[in-house]
Amino acid sequence: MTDFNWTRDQFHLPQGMIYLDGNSLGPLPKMAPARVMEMMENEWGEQLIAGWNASGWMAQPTRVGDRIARLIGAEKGHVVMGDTLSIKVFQALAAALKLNPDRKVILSDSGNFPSDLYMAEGLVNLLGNGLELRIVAPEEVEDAITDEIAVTLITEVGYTTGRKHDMAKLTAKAHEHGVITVWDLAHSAGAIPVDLAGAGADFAVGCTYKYLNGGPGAPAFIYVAPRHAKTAQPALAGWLGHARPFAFEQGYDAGKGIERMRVGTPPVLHLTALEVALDVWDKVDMADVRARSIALCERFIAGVEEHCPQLSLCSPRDSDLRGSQVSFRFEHGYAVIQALIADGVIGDFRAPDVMRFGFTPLYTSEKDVDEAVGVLTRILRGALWDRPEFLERKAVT
Ligand SMILES: Cc1ncc(COP(=O)(O)O)c(C=O)c1O
Ligand SMILES: Nc1c(O)cccc1C(=O)C[C@H](N)C(=O)O
Repeated sequence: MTDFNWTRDQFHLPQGMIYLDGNSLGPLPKMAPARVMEMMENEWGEQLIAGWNASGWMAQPTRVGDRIARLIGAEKGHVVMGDTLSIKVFQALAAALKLNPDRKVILSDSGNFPSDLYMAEGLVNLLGNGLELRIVAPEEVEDAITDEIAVTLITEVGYTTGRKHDMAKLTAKAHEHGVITVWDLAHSAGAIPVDLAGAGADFAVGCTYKYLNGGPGAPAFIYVAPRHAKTAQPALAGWLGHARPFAFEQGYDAGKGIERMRVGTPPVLHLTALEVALDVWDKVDMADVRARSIALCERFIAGVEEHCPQLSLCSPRDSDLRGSQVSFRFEHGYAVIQALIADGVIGDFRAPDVMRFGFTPLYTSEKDVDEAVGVLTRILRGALWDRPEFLERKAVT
């Protein structure tokens, strides 16, 4: 049984702040500064170049990948860290297309994060040759999987509404039709139980700065199913994905298994911070996280619907169909979110009118939920959001 009092105590949560934005950026693990400082002083500082071997920096991307594998139901040895999620989307998609060379359609949905769609669009333009990106509504994905599709590029939990696709069902249908699947787990990893191996997913990618609490800019991960490990071509063929990087050969020879999805030098400082966050995750059971996440989300929905009739729920009401966030639509949502932030309740806004709140059981309590509902109610009843400083748009929302 996960001890959520213990997990909460592992994070630095600023005084007076109720943080409901862990779906965008998770908080700082308390042990991270000391560990990163120790790494800098004792490893980087004292060992310099020897640190690649002596401190195991070179093996860090697969070592950390294995720790993440448990949280996403992946087989050991099939997840590697590196680059940003957008880059990993490109890499997975390119590799998946190569496995289905006679087909010309990438299928995605309009609920997907723009960067995924842009990456697919970029690849379509680059490869040409009649390749097409087809975007359907999220609820139409299942019917749109046909023998025509080469690859599905689906984000399991949508970033605006938190709507959750049925990974096992869609993957099974994809395989019936000879389609390769790429799953984006940005809003799934650490948010809901994921079973990549059980679902038979082909490729998966995700980030580590949201629910996994790796810090701003923490590296992404990529998963390649064991059955594709020897055949998947990385497309972004960097030297550290080569079978013999230190032979400095002129031609590319893809590395063994998941190693080939490495590109260049790993972000050691950031992987070190992420490892501290994973020390907390090592003591967490995803089934407990899911149960508590559902309870927190339902408590928030009930409170908001009782006290804030101006807002309309745009996340699925059925928790089976939802990730670990709750979104409401409101015409003046942007200003309301700014007023909430000014009052210490941190949510975020997604255009055109979505107010988004992430629920992260590792450090969010029932008391936080009730207090957030109270502040929101006060802001809406008094129209306290209707002030120039809350209406003015900021660069990052
Ligand atoms: C679903 C999804 N895909 C891709 C990205 C882009 O990730 P990154 O900025 O790390 O490349 C994000 C978030 O930014 C996301 O939520
Ligand atoms: N990655 C982000 C960033 O660098 C700045 C601000 C926000 C983000 C995000 O992660 C956005 C996020 N993917 C979303 O779901 O909206």
